[in-house]
Amino acid sequence: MTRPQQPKALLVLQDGSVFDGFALGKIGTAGGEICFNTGMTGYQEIYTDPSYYGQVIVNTTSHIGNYGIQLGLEEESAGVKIRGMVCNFFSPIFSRHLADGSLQDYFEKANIVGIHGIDTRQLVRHIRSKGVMNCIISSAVLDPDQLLAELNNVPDMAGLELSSEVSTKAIYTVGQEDARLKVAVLDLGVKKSIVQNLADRGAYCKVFPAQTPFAELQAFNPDGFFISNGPGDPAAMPYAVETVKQALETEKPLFGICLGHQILSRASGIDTYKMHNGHRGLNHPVKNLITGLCEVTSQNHGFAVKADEVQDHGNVEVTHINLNDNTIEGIRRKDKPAFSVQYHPEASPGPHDSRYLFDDFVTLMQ
Ligand SMILES: NC(=O)CC[C@H](N)C(=O)O
Repeated sequence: MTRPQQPKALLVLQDGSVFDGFALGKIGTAGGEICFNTGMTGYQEIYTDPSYYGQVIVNTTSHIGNYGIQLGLEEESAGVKIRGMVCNFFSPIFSRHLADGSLQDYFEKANIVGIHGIDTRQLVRHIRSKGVMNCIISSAVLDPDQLLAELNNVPDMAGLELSSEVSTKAIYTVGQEDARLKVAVLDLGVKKSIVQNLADRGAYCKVFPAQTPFAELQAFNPDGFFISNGPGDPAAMPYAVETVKQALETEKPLFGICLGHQILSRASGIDTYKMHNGHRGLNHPVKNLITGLCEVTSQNHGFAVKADEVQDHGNVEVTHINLNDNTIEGIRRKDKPAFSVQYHPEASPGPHDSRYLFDDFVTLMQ
């Protein structure tokens, strides 16, 4: 297919590799950690997932934008959270009767810079062998040397605390006030669908800003604590580790997803590390070691918990492992009603194999 005349753009990686393509979204420059997501659908949920804050997403699926955007329903938070987007074919036109508009307009309004016309297969093979790195995209500056110099200002993801930037500023509630269960949600960058999954199971959720002192969560007198997903490095979040430690003391059920899983691990004395490349996509096979069953899971993480430290830990049991690379996908405390998973049981986007974990949390609270 011939492309219409369109502005050029450049993608420059930290190792000096240069890819040229065409502009999408806003004309400008944006830098962040380059991550690839292999999901074939659900782009809007991905762009609005606060866990992607500070990252440039490469969508490996062949067409992006073709089904437009939907306001509200397909947004996992209020607005776009990614720093930039890279894809192969970007469709300026969309076809879906429920769509509210085009992805191009959505990105322009959100000031998101992107690039398309990229051989994403070549790009992903490159990042996969070299490891995760920063990048810069520009449709305003087309000089690779200048962009490489500007790339030095993009912070390294390791050591970054980002939850405070995406967490709610004010406490809010979801669900019925007279519901049979109350859950205190620590918002480290929570996705809407996670809170909705809890509310759908009869929980009245009170969502607290990331740095809320534990006493405020406790004053709600919840039946359980939920520690959310979110962006950044769990090693840079001692405040959240402290909150989880105090929550564990209450002996009330606690459930963590993704960043919440990493924080529960750290609160249990298990270290986290930055992976060579993260897991981001909708088809990651995970084995539940308790039931022996396999789940196809939705994932988005660049850090993980140290397997040897979990295995040597007397009070922590591995409940789930990744069948591709044997990394830890879930743990539970033997001495407390607390468990967590590295992947995303709410999916959104993704398969619903793992939603039983929300039921397990509810059962534990009852
Ligand atoms: N989805 C998440 O919660 C991501 C957790 C963490 N920021 C990571 O990249 O590993």
